[in-house]
Amino acid sequence: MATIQAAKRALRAQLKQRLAALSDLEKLRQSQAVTRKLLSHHRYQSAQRIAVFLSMSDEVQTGDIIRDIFHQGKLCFIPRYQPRSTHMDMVRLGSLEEINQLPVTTWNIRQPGEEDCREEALATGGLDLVLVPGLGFDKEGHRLGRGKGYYDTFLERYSRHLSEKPYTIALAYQEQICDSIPVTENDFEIDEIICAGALEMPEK
Ligand SMILES: Nc1nc2c(c(=O)[nH]1)N(C=O)[C@@H](CNc1ccc(C(=O)N[C@@H](CCC(=O)O)C(=O)O)cc1)CN2
Ligand SMILES: Nc1ncnc2c1ncn2[C@@H]1O[C@H](COP(=O)(O)OP(=O)(O)OP(=O)(O)O)[C@@H](O)[C@H]1O
Ligand SMILES: [Mg+2]
Repeated sequence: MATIQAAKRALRAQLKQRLAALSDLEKLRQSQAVTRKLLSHHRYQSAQRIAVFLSMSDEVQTGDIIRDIFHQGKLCFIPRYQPRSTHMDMVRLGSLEEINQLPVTTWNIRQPGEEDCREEALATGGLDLVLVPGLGFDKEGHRLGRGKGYYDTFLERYSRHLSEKPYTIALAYQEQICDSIPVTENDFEIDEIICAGALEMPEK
C-alpha cells in the first residue's frame, strides 16, 4: 500500500513536468480535437445531465464543451469540493456567463461558494455522463488524479445512493497516456478515454 502511494506520487510529479512542457498552442490543438470527438460521441449526444470540470491550465480545456452543453439545452453540473476533506458534490451551473462570477479556490479553481445554494446532481436524478479530469490514464481505464480522492469518493457515494454508476469519460492530452497506472481498490475505472491521438481501449 505504502509503495503504491509512493509510485503514485512519483508518477504525479513526472506527469506534472511533462504537462508543464506543453505549449499553449499544442494544448489548444489537442483540446479542440478532444472536444470534436466528444461532441460527436453518442454517449454525449444522448446525455441530458452532464458533469464537467472547469479546466485548470494543464488540463484539456473544457470551455467549448461547456458552451455546447448550454447550446444543446443539456443540464450542466460542476464540481464543488470541500478543502481538507474528500467530499465533493456536483452542483448545477445555470449559464455560461455565471462561470466568471464564481469565486476562485486556493487551488485556483472556480466553484460556487459553500453558502451558495445549488441543485445537486445526486439529489435530483443523477448524471448521464461524468467527464473526468486527471493527471494520467492508462488503456485499462486506470486513472491518476491529483491525490485527494475526490472523484473516487464521489463515484463511490453515487453508486451507493443510486445503485448504478454514471458513464465516465476521461479527457486527456496524448502526453497523459501512460503504460500503466498504479491503483488501489478505491480507484474507480474509467469507462472510456478521449484523447487527441489514436487510442485503443479494450471493450468494457
Ligand atoms: N478542473 C478540475 N477541477 C476539480 C478537480 C480537478 O482535478 N480538476 N478535482 C479533482 O479532484 C477536484 C479538486 N481537486 C484538487 C486536488 C488537488 C489539487 C492541487 O492542486 N493540489 C496541489 C497540492 C495541494 C496540496 O497538497 O495541498 C498540487 O497538485 O500542486 C487541485 C484540485 C474538484 N475540481
Ligand atoms: N472511495 C473512497 N472512500 C474514501 N476515501 C477515499 C476513497 N478513494 C480515495 N480515498 C482517499 O483519497 C486519498 C487519495 O486517493 P488517490 O491517491 O487515489 O487520489 P486521486 O484519485 O489521484 O485524486 P482525485 O480523485 O482527487 O483527483 C486516498 O489515500 C484515500 O484516503
Ligand atoms: Mg484515485
